[in-house]
Amino acid sequence: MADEWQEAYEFAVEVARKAGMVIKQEIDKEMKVLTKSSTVDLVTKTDERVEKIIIGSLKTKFGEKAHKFIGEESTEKGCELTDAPTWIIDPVDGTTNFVHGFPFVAVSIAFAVKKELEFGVVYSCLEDKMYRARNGKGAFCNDEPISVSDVKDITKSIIISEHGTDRTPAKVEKIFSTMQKILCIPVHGLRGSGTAATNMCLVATGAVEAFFEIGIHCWDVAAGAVIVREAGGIVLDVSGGPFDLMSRRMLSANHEDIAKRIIKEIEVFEVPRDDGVKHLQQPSSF
Ligand SMILES: O=P(O)(O)O[C@H]1[C@H](O)[C@@H](O)[C@H](O)[C@H](O)[C@@H]1O
Ligand SMILES: [Mg+2]
Repeated sequence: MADEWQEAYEFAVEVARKAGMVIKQEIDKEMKVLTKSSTVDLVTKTDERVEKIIIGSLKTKFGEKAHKFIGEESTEKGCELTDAPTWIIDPVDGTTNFVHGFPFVAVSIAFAVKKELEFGVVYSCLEDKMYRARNGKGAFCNDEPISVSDVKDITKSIIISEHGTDRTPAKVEKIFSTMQKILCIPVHGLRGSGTAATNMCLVATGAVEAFFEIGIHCWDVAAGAVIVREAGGIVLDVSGGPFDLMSRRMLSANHEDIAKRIIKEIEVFEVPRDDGVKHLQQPSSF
């Protein structure tokens, strides 16, 4: 079948919009904030509720058993990506922003078949920006085609990175040391929206040249990866090797020249993989 997943793609956009409406309604209300992996890894009832709405809608549309689901709030025992059609969902990417009213919060929905990402939808709901891309069909924001920046000179770039939610001093030191080295290349600036999904869309629109982070999860970057690639960019491991969705390491860039220069400065640290696989060698191609 030539266009087997088009209906699922269109439905994902609809569901992301519906989820974003719920987030917008909840953001000004009083909320109970709980924590997960660390005292700064926040979660609210809205994260759980929105994930239930998304997965419930997808199950109603496509059947209980036909598809598999990896969701930030419902995947307790690690993520298993099989050959089955699989939805990879972050109901509220930027939960810390959501809690504080910092205006970047995204719904991220990706779909993979035979372990390959087929499409991705990121709805930056407070900005009302619907980003979407499907393999071979281009990337769009609010139905307008988007493409990455053509800047190849790192000294004319803006780079995004994030601090994540692990405050182990040795890791924080590496994160800041990397940022300091990149800032002093020098680049025009360093930025961070607080949501990996939105950061990747900023690479895809050409607002920044690159975004990298160690410690993200598959649901943070799966949809953004399709959007960056379809906008003409590249998605790699932070070593320069191929991107591995389960590795919790990701670099997206407009161009190989920018990626190569950043990789020289990244101080890599170990994080447990999303799929629980141990000691996987990260290949380097640069
Ligand atoms: O947990 P949520 O879904 O809000 O997502 C994460 C962000 O996407 C990261 O870039 C960011 O660095 C944080 O780790 C943040 O937790
Ligand atoms: Mg997230």
